[in-house]
Amino acid sequence: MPFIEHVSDADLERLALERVVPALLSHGFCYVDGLLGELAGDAVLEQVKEMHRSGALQDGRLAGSVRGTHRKSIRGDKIAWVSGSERGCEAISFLLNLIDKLISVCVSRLGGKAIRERSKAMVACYPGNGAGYVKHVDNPNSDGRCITCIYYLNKNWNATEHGGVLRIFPEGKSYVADIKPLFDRLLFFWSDRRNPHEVQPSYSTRYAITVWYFDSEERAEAKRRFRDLTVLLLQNFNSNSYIWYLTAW
Ligand SMILES: Cn1c(O)c(C(=O)NCC(=O)O)c(=O)c2ccccc21
Ligand SMILES: [Mn+2]
Repeated sequence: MPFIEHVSDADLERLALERVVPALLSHGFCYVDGLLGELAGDAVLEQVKEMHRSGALQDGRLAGSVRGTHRKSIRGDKIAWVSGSERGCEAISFLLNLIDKLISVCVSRLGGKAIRERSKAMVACYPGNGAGYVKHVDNPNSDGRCITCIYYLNKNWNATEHGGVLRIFPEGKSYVADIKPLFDRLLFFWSDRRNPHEVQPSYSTRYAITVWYFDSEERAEAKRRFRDLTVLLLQNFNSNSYIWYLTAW
């Protein structure tokens, strides 16, 4: 099904320069509504619903299961990682290409960051049983992730009734930002400690697609650190200190 190019490249350029870049630089987050339009947005939603129906979304973490409590642990978010080239992900691929274009326009104006690569897309579903996601920072320790980008897919979302609001606690600011996970809404925010955030308990099925854009230098450094740590552990594993290691626990 040929998608109607809802946004032209010129539209994207204007959107990036007039909306996204200034907001990221001043507030550290920004969202855009009506990115794809009804038709293409629906196509993405249908493909995500099909993934949910077919069981492609696997249970993420156990939500609310604190060790030792008898509180019934409720199933939390379900996720799947897609590159976009999978069968049945054509609309998701179209979305990812559009976001890539938008980010590439922004990058040249976001200071010296070399953002040339991104993660696969994480398709997430909160089942609507009250599960949410505790307050966290996506990239607290320089793993390379620079910009978090979330595309929401939820029609007729009523936050009063359904909850599921993303609350961002911008570092050092006296206010919080409550963002409803509305259909065809695209959100950007810095992935590091500037933007702790939580997903409040959701009482209706809540779909979102997240991609993380890497700062190539930070990513390369993180890979180097991880490789050094692996070498160190293997060295320890092979020498007789291995026995010490076992007895030390
Ligand atoms: C399912 N889910 C998440 O929803 C968020 C997150 O911050 N979501 C914000 C949102 O959906 O508005 C995450 O950051 C996250 C990180 C690792 C694994 C799963 C994760
Ligand atoms: Mn997060």
